Amino acid sequence: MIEFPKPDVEEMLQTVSIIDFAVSPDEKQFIFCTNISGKYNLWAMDLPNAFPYRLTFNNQPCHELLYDQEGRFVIAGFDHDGDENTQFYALKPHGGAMKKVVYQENTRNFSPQLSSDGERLYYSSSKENPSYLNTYCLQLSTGEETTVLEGSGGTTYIAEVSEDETTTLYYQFFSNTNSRYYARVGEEEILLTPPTEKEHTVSFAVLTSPTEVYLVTDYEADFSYLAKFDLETKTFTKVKEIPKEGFTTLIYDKENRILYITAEKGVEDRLYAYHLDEGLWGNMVIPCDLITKVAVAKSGTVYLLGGGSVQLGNVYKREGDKWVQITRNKMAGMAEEDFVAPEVVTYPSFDGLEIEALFYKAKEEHDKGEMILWPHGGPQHAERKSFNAIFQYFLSNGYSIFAPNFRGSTGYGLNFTKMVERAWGAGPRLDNIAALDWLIDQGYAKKGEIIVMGGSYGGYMSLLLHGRHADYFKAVIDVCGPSNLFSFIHSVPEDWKSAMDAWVGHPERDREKLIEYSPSTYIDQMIKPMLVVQGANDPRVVKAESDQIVEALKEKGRDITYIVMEDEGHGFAKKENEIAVFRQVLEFMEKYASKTANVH
Ligand SMILES: CSCC[C@H](NC(C)=O)C(=O)N[C@@H](C)C(=O)N[C@@H](CO)C(=O)O
Repeated sequence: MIEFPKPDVEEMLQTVSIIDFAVSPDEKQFIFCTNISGKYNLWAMDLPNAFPYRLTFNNQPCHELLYDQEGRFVIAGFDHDGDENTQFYALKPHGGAMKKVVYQENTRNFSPQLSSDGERLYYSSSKENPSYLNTYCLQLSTGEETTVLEGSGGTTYIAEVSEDETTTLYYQFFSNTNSRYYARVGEEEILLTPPTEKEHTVSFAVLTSPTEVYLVTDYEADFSYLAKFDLETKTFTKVKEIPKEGFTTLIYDKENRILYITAEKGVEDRLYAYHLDEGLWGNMVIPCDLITKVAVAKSGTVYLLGGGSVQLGNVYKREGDKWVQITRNKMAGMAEEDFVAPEVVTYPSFDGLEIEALFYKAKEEHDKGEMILWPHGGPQHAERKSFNAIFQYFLSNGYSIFAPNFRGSTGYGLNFTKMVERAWGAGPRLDNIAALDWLIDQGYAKKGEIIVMGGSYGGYMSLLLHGRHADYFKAVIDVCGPSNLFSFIHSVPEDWKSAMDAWVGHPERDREKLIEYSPSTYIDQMIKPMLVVQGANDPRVVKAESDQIVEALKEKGRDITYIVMEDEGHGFAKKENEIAVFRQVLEFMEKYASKTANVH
């Protein structure tokens, strides 16, 4: 038998992602957004399992995707090179030129909803109300438009329009941990949770009859549960909660009156089915660790997009009690065993709070005894069991990775998530330091030999740890991290600004804290080699955040490398950029790779 060489680790970077999908009403076609060509586009397959054909050529990821109920056209949302100014286009399901249906430069458009006859498009937009958004009803054949909802007090998004278009569900977003859902029935506005001053979220709601709404909320609870609101009697009822699990989305099967409920349990997801008429609740075994999307076709057939830490994202169809894989996204030449699955570990933080983390240990044959601390982005987000090609690339090159879900992360209840608010550089920083001390105590890392790397809030945390605890590290990598919380607060998208006080802090009232929590306060102590990566079009953490820290460190004569990606936003949407940058990151790390690193 021929002996083949081991796969080149560079191949790890070539993995393909599927980030969204939709199934036609007759289930004969399936459209999905993938970077199979290196850049994201929409592709389609005629089911079952035919050869994929390409529908778009704009090389942009799709942010919204919905079929007209009769399958005559598709509505898709695209921005340009990461600017997050999403515009809506209509496409014929089998390809051809796209038609702009909602297009105004420098505006942000959200949440498109088609009327059941496919004649009208409802959507929320920043165009006349950049802070709070308005919602419009656009007549697709004539272009005539009416304003149906004027946002005020909090960013206001449409969520659903009833079949007869007399009832609208919409929500007001005040912060990631404070939101409300309303139903507008005729002229009446109905709040779907009992009135209270206490902050809570309502993250999802669906109309299951003209008078019945099911919702996901953590009203008077730590973890989100399923509740029901009766629009006639105005009664709110808790329906189902599961200890230590937070429900996330609801997908309604109208044909069979079943609600599918996705839930997060720490670093994994769960899926449940709730039969509304029988009151039956069932756990559905899923073929993956994490669910990206669940969709139900008109017939009631369930489709799921999901993946795991050693499993690329794929779409599955429910047949009987089995999941049948309908895409074959795989890493040619590699098996699951070639990848590293993380261990889920917990460690006590400075104040005794238990922190969960994903610990990716480089395989013995690769291990160089190097350790990367990876604080995740968000910060109200979490490091979970998703496939991460970059992690696998570093692991194959001998670097272990420790990714803690510090306080402020999602998946551990509302109170835990709130712990980062107005405290960006307080508890979460010390949770990261406790992670390092734990690794050092266990013999996995050596003080002064650790690399810290992160993106977004993870980039911010890398900068802050560098400034305040440089003695732990030998090199620092910051990908689009805010460097100064004052300038960050003023430069985020307009529709985020009303949430900045609750989320980050107030520039005057919290002045002292914001100085303490800003990495730019600690320039003098940032003495280790640093690599900064930034997308030129990033609207969340604008380029000036990276420019200013790079300039200040250059002035001090520090060892700093700066990479700007001209055609990217907040992260990477283009494979060639991602590969080029992470090759450079590896080169940078190899330059500082220590001969003295602790091999356990
Ligand atoms: C507070 S305004 C909206 C914040 C936004 N929330 C939603 C629902 O989109 C949010 O949390 N975004 C983060 C994922 C994010 O982009 N964070 C950036 C900015 O800090 C990051 O650097 O991590």
